[in-house]
Amino acid sequence: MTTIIDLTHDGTVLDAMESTCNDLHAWNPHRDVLSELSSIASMQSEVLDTAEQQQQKHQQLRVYLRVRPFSKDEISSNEDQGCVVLENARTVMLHAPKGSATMKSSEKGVGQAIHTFSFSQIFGPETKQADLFEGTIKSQVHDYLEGKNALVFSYGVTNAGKTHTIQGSQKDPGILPQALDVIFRHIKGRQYENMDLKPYLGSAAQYLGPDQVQQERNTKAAIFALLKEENEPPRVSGVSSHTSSTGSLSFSVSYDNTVEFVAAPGDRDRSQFALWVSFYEIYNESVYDLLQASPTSKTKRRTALRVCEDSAGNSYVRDLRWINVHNSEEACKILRVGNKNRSAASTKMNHSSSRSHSIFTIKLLRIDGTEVQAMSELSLCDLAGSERCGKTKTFGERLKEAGNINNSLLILGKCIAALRSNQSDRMKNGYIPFRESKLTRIFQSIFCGKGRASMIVNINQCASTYDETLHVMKFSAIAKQVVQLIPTKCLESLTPRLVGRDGKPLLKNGVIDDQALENYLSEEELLDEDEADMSILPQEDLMNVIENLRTKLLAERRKNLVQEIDIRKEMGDAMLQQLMESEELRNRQVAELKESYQEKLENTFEMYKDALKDHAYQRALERVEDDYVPLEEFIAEQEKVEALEQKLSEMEHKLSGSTMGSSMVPTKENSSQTESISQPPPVAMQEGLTAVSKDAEQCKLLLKESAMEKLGEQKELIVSLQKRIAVLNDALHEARERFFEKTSEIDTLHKKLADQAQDLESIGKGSLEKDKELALLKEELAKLSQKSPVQPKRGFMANIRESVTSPRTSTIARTLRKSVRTTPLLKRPFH
Ligand SMILES: Nc1ncnc2c1ncn2[C@@H]1O[C@H](COP(=O)(O)OP(=O)(O)OP(=O)(O)O)[C@@H](O)[C@H]1O
Repeated sequence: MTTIIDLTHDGTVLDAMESTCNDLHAWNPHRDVLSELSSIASMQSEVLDTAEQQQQKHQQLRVYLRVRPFSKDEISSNEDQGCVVLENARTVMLHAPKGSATMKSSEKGVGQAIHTFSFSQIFGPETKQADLFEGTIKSQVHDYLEGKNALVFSYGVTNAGKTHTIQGSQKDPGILPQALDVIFRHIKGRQYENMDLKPYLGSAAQYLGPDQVQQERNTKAAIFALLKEENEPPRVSGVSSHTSSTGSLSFSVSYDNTVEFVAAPGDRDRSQFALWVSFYEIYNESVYDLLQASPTSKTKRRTALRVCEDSAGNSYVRDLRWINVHNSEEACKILRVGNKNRSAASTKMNHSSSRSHSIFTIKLLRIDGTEVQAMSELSLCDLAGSERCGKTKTFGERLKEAGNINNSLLILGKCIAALRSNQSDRMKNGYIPFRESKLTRIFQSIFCGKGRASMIVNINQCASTYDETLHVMKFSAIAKQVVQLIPTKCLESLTPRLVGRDGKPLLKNGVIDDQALENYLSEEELLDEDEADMSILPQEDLMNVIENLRTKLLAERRKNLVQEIDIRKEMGDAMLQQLMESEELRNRQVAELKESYQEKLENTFEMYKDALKDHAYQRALERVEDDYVPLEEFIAEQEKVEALEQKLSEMEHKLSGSTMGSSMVPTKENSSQTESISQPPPVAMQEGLTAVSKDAEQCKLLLKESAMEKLGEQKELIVSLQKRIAVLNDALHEARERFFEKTSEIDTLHKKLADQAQDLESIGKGSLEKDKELALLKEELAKLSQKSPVQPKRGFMANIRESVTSPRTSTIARTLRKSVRTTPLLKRPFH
């Protein structure tokens, strides 16, 4: 089956989005995005034909595709299975290879085996770096030189060629060195050398004093010194050849196709340009300056930087290093230092550098005389590999890391989808989650029209990574639908505000507008100790500021007190409730425990009793079996014994008759007996008698033996039963001991419970005291409010001092203290 996703027509984008939704479903646990994406998928966009809409089409987020060539290893491992087929310069077909998840699902009738995507332009495997630059960001660089902001993302799975696209190699420099080359060619001979005008906050610039300029020079020298140990690459000379370097490589940019960007006539001819660069990475949702060497100690962590916003809503990375560069070689040195620090940090943290987003930013200041007329920003963002955590079987830290990567890419996707959705439905003004990830927060203003963004999607053609590649393509399909509404601002309209050497706005004619100052700095910065040094203000203004701050402070304190009372009350109630609940629970647990142990003990007794009974019964049965003789046998044996006994008595009788001798005259009664005895001769009789008595003896012996045997068995049985009873006694003893142990545990728990109840009581008392204290404070506050706001100046200063020395000193108080402390600095002249 084939799906054709022609993203150049709104109507046909729906399938692509739908399947992307399905993929995202499997991709990330944040399922809520699905509904969002599904709603986009179900959206029936109308074809826009008006002139305005026509214009918007030209400003769609440009999404380019770059297909990486196979490496030798990939060819030898049969990765080339014709998965990526370039139809034309804008359309590509993906064929699912055998064994891929996509193919398996299509065989089951879910999804398709072939997908077609279209892009702003597709660059095949044979594309040269120069052609890529020409076809992608050259126009953005042009706009950048005209004062517009530009952002370029390089997106794709690991090893798809993202870094190659941005940085490139020595022989094949990427779009960044090429852009630098174009920029420096443009400003050649018009560079502002003083280094005393520097980007500040989001979109402002600041004057630097001589000491600060020296500091800048030192920082730059220190950064370059990091590369001293490495061999400097040989320079390539030539008219249109510029040498620069990244990583351990050097770039040799020979960009013949470069169109010279001619400066506009008039004023602009007199303009000078200063170029400042920064290089940072976002790893695990933390921002790190790559120009700040990571600590060598294994235990020390890198300092994460904060993302802030100025009052104009421009995001910026606070305390990020900006380095003034004078040629592309210097800029590339900065890139090398950043790459070096990045790989050092990733080695130390045991993660691959491809797991972070790296951002190289170039700020261009157009300066007339000593005034900054315009400032524009070009950022090149090498995104982390977009593979999903399911595939890479990640655990623990890696899972968190993968989650963060996926999350920031997901948020990027969500923002893009939301932008697209808002644009399709003019009435809709849906929430765009820029603030949900550092990446989107930093570039929010670009997406909101303060510049142009483009995305270079990198893919490889490997069969083994087909499913990931398909996912990347679907993501890009959504990105391509975003229309950027870029106001056609001229350079002048983007004029940044000028600020003083301490970063505070400087107004012309020596007048300082403290209102502007307050408006300019966001509240966060105003309350920050380091940022809010107001010593540069005149004394009167300073007093006004102090008075304002004092009023704010009082209001703030009042608010805080009320909040504190509420919170304390809430907390007290909650704690009480919790303690009561826990007490109840513990009582229940103790009772249950007691019950269960008693039951167990009883069960054990019963078990032993049963076992004893069983055993006795078994033994009895065994005995019955052993002693059993069939009745007939028994009767027969008895008869035999009786016969033998009779025979024996007869024999004995005969024997006694014969021993009386022949002298005895037989009587008449004896005569018959004598006759019968006289039949066998007396010797034979003697022998028979002996045999019978022997038999009798044997019988007796046998009987005795069997009796002895049975006696022995009985004794053994008694011994074994005694042993068993001993074992059972031991078990019983053990069970009793356990029972006692558990009972003592229960007692301890009871005691603990009692202690906690006491604690609860004391907390209650403490809470009552605090309430009283608060009531007193409230009274004081009421008195204080009656006295405020206007006080004689001496008293007022005393008040300030008092509030500053108050134990409840807040950030504002600290700021005030600092301001008061630094007031003598006012005497210093401004520069
Ligand atoms: N267009 C290309 N032509 C030739 N080789 C390329 C091309 N694109 C990438 N490569 C090579 O492929 C390999 C991977 O490229 P690269 O490091 O740029 O990928 P990546 O997507 O940045 O990976 P990671 O996410 O790990 O940073 C490198 O050896 C690079 O030289």
